[in-house]
Amino acid sequence: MTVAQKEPIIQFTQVNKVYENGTVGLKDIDLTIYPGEFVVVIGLSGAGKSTLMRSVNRLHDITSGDIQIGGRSITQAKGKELLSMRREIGMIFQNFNLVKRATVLRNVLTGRVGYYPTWKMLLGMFSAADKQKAYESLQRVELADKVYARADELSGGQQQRVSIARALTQEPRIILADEPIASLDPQTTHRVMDDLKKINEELGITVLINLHSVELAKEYGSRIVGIRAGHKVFDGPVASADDETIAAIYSGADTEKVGA
Ligand SMILES: Nc1ncnc2c1ncn2[C@@H]1O[C@H](COP(=O)(O)OP(=O)(O)OP(=O)(O)O)[C@@H](O)[C@H]1O
Repeated sequence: MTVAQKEPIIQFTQVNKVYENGTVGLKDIDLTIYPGEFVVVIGLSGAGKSTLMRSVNRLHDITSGDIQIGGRSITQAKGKELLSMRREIGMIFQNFNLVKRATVLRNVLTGRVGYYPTWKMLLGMFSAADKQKAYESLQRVELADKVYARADELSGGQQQRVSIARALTQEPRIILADEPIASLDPQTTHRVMDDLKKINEELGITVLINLHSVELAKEYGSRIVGIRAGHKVFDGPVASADDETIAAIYSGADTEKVGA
């Protein structure tokens, strides 16, 4: 490691995940991601991409090993420490996860939820400063004119960009995007990917994204991580992921079962 190397922002050390039914989600994963990277995770369906993604913010608990965020173990974190670590991690889902009948503003403001006590949330009490943050996030994805529209009045691509604005309003250091474009048409896909790239480059937010399209992985990523049957089988700069490498990542991914 060179002296100038930054501290890792995400670090997996020997991470294993076995689901309750014995399915192996992740096997001995070591992975180090530095601030500002745009890392694309690829692999066959069922390879473990979502499991990897969801382990970072503990939507799933891992079975063994350790995951550190900015040098602190999120695996060990509890209570307030876990909440504060989760605030640093925004998440974008395939199905947008918006409250469809609520306004765009309201949806984007929920990015601030982690900063308030529950009772204020129940009363919908957001500060003027937070409303301003929400508006600025919408400006960044060029949807400020939709601030009072109902979420379900927007197209799929626009809804996904609202969910990006929601993640931005959280002021995260990391954005996890779990197949964010799987429900979108090709044109809208590029718009959403462009927004993710923009916030990565302009705000320095680290992006960890899982994609089915190798073409998009190469177009947008700075680095590719290949997962096969829960194992990390490739990790390198986009330029080094040649056709042979990609074919190997996508070769037969039978999921392992513990005790099977
Ligand atoms: N809650 C669960 N209980 C049991 N097994 C699960 C659970 N969630 C995922 N799995 C299994 O773990 C393995 C990895 O799944 P995961 O969703 O991480 O794969 P993926 O690469 O994201 O797939 P896809 O591209 O289809 O979303 C699969 O065999 C899957 O069936």
